[in-house]
Amino acid sequence: MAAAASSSRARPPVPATAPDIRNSVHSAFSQHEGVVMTHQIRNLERPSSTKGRMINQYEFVHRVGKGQHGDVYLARDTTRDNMDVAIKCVSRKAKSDRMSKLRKRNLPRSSNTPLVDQLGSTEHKIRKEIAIMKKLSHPHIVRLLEVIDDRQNDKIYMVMEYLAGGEIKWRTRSDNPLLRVDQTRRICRDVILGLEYLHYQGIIHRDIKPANLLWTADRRTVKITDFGVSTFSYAQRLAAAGKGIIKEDDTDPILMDESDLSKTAGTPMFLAPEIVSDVPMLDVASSSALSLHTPARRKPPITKAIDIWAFGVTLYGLLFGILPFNAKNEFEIYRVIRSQDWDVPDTMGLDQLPTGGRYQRRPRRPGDETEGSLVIDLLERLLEKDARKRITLEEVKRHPWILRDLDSPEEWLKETRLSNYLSLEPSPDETRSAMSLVRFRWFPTPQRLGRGISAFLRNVRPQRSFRRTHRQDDEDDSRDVGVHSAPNFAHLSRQQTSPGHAHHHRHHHHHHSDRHEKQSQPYHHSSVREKPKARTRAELSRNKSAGDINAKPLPLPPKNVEPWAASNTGSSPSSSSTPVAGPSRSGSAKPPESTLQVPSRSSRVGSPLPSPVSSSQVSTPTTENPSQQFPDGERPRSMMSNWIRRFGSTHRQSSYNPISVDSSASFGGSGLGARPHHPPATAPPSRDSAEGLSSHVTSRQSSISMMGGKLTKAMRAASWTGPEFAHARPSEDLTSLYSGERPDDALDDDTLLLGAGGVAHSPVPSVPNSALLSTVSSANSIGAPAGTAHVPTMSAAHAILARTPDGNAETSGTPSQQDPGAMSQRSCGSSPAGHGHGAGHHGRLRTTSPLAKVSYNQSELSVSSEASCRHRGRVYGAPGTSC
Ligand SMILES: Nc1ncnc2c1ncn2[C@@H]1O[C@H](COP(=O)(O)OP(=O)(O)OP(=O)(O)O)[C@@H](O)[C@H]1O
Repeated sequence: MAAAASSSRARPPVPATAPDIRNSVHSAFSQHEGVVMTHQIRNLERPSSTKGRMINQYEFVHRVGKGQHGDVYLARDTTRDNMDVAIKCVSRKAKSDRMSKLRKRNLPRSSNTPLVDQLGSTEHKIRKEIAIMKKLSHPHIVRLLEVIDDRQNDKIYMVMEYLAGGEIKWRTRSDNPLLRVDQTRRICRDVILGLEYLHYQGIIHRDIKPANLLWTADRRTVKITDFGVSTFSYAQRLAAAGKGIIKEDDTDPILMDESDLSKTAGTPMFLAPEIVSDVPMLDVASSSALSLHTPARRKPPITKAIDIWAFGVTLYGLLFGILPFNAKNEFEIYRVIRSQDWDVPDTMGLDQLPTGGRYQRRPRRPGDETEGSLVIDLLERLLEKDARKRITLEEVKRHPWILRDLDSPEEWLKETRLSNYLSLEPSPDETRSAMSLVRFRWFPTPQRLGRGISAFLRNVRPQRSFRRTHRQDDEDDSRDVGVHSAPNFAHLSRQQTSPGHAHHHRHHHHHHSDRHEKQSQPYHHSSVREKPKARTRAELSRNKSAGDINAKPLPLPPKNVEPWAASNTGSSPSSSSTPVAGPSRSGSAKPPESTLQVPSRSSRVGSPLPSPVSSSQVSTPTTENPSQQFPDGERPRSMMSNWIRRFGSTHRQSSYNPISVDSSASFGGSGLGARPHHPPATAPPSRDSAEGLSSHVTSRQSSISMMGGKLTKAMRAASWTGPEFAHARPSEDLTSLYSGERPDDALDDDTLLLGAGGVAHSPVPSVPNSALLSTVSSANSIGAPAGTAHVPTMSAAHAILARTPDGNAETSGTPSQQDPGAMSQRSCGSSPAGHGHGAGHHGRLRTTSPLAKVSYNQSELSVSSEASCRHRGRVYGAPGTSC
């Protein structure tokens, strides 16, 4: 172990010089091109195998993964030197939509009907994902390049940059870490930069976890992917960016649809305590399986801090190969997350550096910090149960562990300033210029006749409207009729942000993070709590047993424990991490053993529990007029309602036809509402809001919208920045765990590990040392270098490994082989055989509601597993599924 530690220390520091952003991925695909919106498929051919299938200019190669709503394929863009792209094919209508369609069929629509109801949940989700991804252009975010959305096709195709390195593999099948500590740190730096950008854009990712972090082919760069459950908040965008920087696409109706705010989504193991605060607690300690304790307190606001928590869980996972909170069922995990503390193994990383234990002695002087003391300090601040006290990204970025091996941290901080990326963003004009200008098309085939007429009625007017507003495009327009239109590069002029502008960004960014100033303290003022004695291996083993709730049921947390509310004790931020549940030992600085969660390596055990979701837990929005709840007469409106009110009914109608043309195109370049908009031919009937209220009383996901929009800008901004919690409104109780999408689904064990993934089924190479040289992005990281990504039986990573002198050494020996003692530690509470395997197989299944089971049957599962294995092992075959 000592040898491993010293070899790590001997590693040279990483130069701070970040690659020139302008020469990286974003110039490879011209960052300011914007996302191409294509509304026509020219040549959808369906040969029997995937290979050779073409959609427009894209030639499919093979499937790389299977998501909840569709498959992801590697394809080549034949118009760009066969550049690799990933194409996600999503059906507009999933099976799960049928029930909700039946439920909603007879409901009249109104301006209050959430878009999710109008579109169907699957289509709504995909459109939201697209709307969010369209806003994003950053070296550490997977880029959306084109959306092919032909109304006459039942699938929508999202063309993205291809990340040939695949998901981050972070644990072996025996739950040991796969990455060295310094490799983990580099991944973290990338994720922090990506998250920082997301939050600035007003987007909460909501599903940060290793499975959603993809490597580029050269494994130099990690990018955040999967925005399927992400949330955009206009108010939060305002708070982060400032009024002057709000862009037109920030008001895209699908982004502004507030029905999403009432959902809680993500992966159970990674959910923050504030998300699961209102999940009824299952009283397992008293063996009364149906005894539920519903927390009385109001649910705290869901803010960007949930991403920071999830990042903490991810960091823990990468370091230790296990997750910090474990339980045998979904309810239990929420209780554990809310109320129990965590502990750490003796060693971390593939290189088995000593952690020093969770409660080690605080370093006396700056410079005395060890790798272990630093990372535990960071983990404590990330896994702070009180969201208001949780470390901010700004602080994470400056944390000494994050900066540890950089030779010039200040330079790195300077080069990775948010403003550097913002200056490269496409302007709204540029984005519009890149849109497809297909106005009208005619398919004379009998099968398509009806659909063609319908598509015409839907599409022609808005697109004409769009055309009229773009003088520059008019010339091309005539040529583009009926064909896919590529971006018009000629008039894509980069909109450089002026220095003053950039300063403005920074100014707002810093000052809206009002928590930052308070919490921003030198490292040595905080955190690694001084404990009288380091925890011994024997104690840790005992705690492991204690942490394994299968072996020993843990006591229920005290009834009124609300970790996020336990903050006003005058203690330091770090002290809030003190275990909050279980018996306390007065006079002992050591935390109560029974409260420590030494993560079990086995959690996929136990049997499914019946879902306790009952009607009593489903919020029933009041049917009274929402305005009556605001005696001052100024009824707070939802962003959607405000927008509707402001821009009039013609624009409201446009939101009913978001498919027909890109929304930003619908609203033109001269400001919202600046020109008339043609209503779609199929404008839905309207109804008044009271009617809407009464007809949606059982749908929590609809409830906030139905409540007449009680989320004011100020309130939502408050939920973003934290301290103004006093403004929290009663309807926050509606921030629900229950999406209501699959109410009939029962729970099962797999739900617990959904998305944890990251299991290596075959030897996975470590990141090459050379990759450590890069912390921001790499040149040409869109797609894989020819010859590496498409080797059918050998991944690009393996190819790199073959060239990496120490690669085999790193991966051939597992920690267990190197240190049997450590292995015995790790295997304590270890899963039965197949646990890791199973988790890996199910890793890509994800629930959009923690209490909703992922709906799958055995055959789907095997397809998923197969795809997943192929993706992981880079052994690709003809999947035989249709795209
Ligand atoms: N741009 C990409 N490059 C390479 N692989 C990708 C890319 N996007 C997704 N994948 C892989 O495809 C698989 C499915 O991805 P996808 O995002 O559809 O799954 P998901 O997280 O279940 O999403 P959703 O639930 O929204 O459908 C994953 O294994 C992922 O690693």
